[in-house]
Amino acid sequence: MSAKVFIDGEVGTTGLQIRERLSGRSDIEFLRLGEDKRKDRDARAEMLNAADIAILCLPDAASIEAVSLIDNDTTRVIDASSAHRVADGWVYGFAEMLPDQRAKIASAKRVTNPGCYPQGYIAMMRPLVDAGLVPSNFPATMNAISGYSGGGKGMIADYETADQPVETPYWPYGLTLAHKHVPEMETYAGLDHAPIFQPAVGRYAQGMIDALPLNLWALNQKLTLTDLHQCLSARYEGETFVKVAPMNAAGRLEEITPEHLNGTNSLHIHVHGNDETGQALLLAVYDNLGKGASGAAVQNMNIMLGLDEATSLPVAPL
Ligand SMILES: NC(=O)C1=CN([C@@H]2O[C@H](COP(=O)(O)OP(=O)(O)OC[C@H]3O[C@@H](n4cnc5c(N)ncnc54)[C@H](OP(=O)(O)O)[C@@H]3O)[C@@H](O)[C@H]2O)C=CC1
Ligand SMILES: CC(=O)N[C@@H](CCC(=O)OP(=O)(O)O)C(=O)O
Repeated sequence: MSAKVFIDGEVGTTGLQIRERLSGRSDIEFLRLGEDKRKDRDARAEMLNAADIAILCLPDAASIEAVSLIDNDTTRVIDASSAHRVADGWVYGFAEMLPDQRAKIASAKRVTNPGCYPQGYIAMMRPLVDAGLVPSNFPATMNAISGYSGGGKGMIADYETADQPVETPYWPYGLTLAHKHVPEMETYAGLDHAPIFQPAVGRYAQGMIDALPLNLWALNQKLTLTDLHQCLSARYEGETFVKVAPMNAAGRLEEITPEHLNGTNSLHIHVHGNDETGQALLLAVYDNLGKGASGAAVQNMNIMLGLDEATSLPVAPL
């Protein structure tokens, strides 16, 4: 029997990409609203309650409203917005985060898809904290760059179709250090304090890099880049989508570009730095619309339906 799936916000950036990934799937029956009804509260309520899985690709307020419209015990939700990332009763939809995370997603009624930037940060930091290599009181920082599709339809228009399209090639933002992703970064990395997080948007459509510097000299134990690499490699051994590149600084630099994994659901971690100065730089490369949004939502949906999690999701070679 096919699963009934309703994408609320289907014609937005994330919704469209989910549709694209799921097109041709015979195990899914899409519940859909026409253009005239897609923002109609009653019509949405009907679809939300008829669905086995509702995927919310909406602004936060509309996501909160959508959840409130569900009055049955059977509809399961995947929320792509940031409305429920650290909310009680919601499972964080980052399957690779912990060994038991998939099982939690598989049985969850409410799954919150991770934010695009936090996935790379958590993927790099959480294993180091869990292994005791980085202490939980570490003062972490992260810089990142995203393509402008990260800002949805509005930002895409700013760069592509506005009367005066944005021409700035690199635009740092989040300068009050209170980006909406900070709470989930703090919560799921296993650290006691919020990281300093400074994102930037680049004048290209899609793809991202998270850059996490670590002053190893400031730690109580002497760590090398190899220690970090071994810890991360062991953590993600056997994973399909999250992989750690071999340590080979000179040979793999062409892979550290934000667009390198576009169109895939892969997230690749690179370990760089300088053992002599005791400084490491961890980098995560992925597609903000892939593992950062729509791909992660499809992966979560597959897990919730008891299917192979990689169904419909391209994997990049490493
Ligand atoms: N883009 C990205 O890289 C990522 C986005 N997200 C999150 O996913 C969510 C969707 O983002 P994104 O796809 O980029 O945003 P878009 O702005 O591209 O799409 C949002 C869609 O929701 C529709 N919408 C707004 N209000 C309502 C409503 N009340 N009822 C029904 N539909 C409504 C919009 O309609 P209309 O077309 O009329 O504007 C639009 O089609 C956001 O919460 C975002 O933060 C998460 C991770 C990454
Ligand atoms: C370039 C850009 O503007 N990116 C968005 C993040 C997109 C995203 O991840 O949205 P969620 O918060 O729903 O996860 C931003 O910084 O707000």
